[in-house]
Amino acid sequence: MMMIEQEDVGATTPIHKLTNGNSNNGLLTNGHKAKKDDDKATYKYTYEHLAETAKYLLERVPFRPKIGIICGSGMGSLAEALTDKVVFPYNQIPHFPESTVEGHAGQLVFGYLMGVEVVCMKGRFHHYEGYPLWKCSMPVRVMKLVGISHLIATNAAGGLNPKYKVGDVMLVNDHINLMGFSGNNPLHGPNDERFGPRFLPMNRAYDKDLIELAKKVWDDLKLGPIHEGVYTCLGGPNFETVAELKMLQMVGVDAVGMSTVHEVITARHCDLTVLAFSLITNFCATNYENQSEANHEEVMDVGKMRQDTLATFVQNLVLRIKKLGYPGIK
Ligand SMILES: O=P(O)(O)O[C@H]1O[C@H](CO)[C@@H](O)[C@H]1O
Ligand code: HPA
Repeated sequence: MMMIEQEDVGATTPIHKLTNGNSNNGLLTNGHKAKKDDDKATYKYTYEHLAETAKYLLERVPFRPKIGIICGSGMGSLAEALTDKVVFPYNQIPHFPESTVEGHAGQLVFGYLMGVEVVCMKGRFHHYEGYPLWKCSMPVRVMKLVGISHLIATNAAGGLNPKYKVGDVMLVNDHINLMGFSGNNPLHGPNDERFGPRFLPMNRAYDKDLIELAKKVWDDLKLGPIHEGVYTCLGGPNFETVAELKMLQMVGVDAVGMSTVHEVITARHCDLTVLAFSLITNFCATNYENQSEANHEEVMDVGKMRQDTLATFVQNLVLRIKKLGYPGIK
C-alpha cells in the first residue's frame, strides 16, 4: 500500500514523500533516523497514530464523551466541576504534545458535567510555543475520534470593540484567519479524507443554533450583557503594537488572541459542531496616549475573577445542548 509520509522541516515547508507504507519505524525516507521527540515530524500524526491515541484513552475511560471543551488561558477551572473524572497528563498520552504556557495545566480530563459526558482540555497548544498549527490542533482530531460531536472552544482575548469591557464575554460568530493569509494553516499538507475533505467551507463555522442557545442560557442565568463578534488569532507571543491593533479594528476584528482559529478549522474539517467564546481579559490600546500594557498576569487574573460565572455558563450550556439532542450543523 502506498502512503504519504510528510517530513515538516518548518511550520509551512513540508516535504511530501511516497513510501512503501511502513511509516511507523522512525525512519524518514532520506535515511535519517527521526529523533523520538522530533516536534516537526508529522509521521506521528497520521490517522492511525491519532486512532492509537484515542484507543489508549478509551481503554481507560468507561464512557464516550459527547462534548469537548478547550479551556482558555486562566480558565482551567471550567474542568473542576466534572465528576467521575479520569485525568490524563498530556505527557502520558501517546503522541500528545506538552503544554508550556502558564495557566495551561496540560491535562486531558474526562468526566460528567451536569450529567453530560465531556472531555476537557486543561491547556491548549499555541503556535508561539514552537508547534506547527497542525500539531496545535491535533487534540481536536483526538477528541473527535473518542466520540465528541460538539466542541466548545474558549479563549482569553484582548477587546478591540470599544463597547467591550474587561470581564465581558463575546460569542465568536466569525473569525479572520490572518495566519492563513500567508499559507499557515492546520490543514496544510496531505489530506486524509477519513478526517475530512481537502477543501472545506468556513462560512458557517460557528454554529448559529448554538450561538442562539448560548445567548439564551446566558440571559436565563441573568449574567448581564453578552456580545457576539469576530475573533482573530495572531502568532504571538508578543502582544500587538498600536498600529497592528488599529489595522485589526479597521478590518472588523472585535477580539484578538493567539489561539482557537486553527482548532475551529480542524474541528469543522472533521465535522464537529462548534461554539467558541472569548473572555475579554484586557483592553487593546489603539492610541499612543494610552500607557497601559497588556500582560499575561492580567489575562490570568481576569480568568480567575470570572471563573465562577464561566463555569455556571458552561455547565448550563452543556446541559441544554444535551436536552436539545445535540443540535447544530453536522
Ligand atoms: O487563547 P488562550 O489560550 O486563551 O490564551 C491567550 O492568552 C495568552 C496571552 O496572555 C495567549 O496564549 C492568548 O492566546
Ligand atoms: N492580544 C493577543 N492575545 C491575547 C490578548 C491580547 O490583547 N489578551 C489575551 N490574549
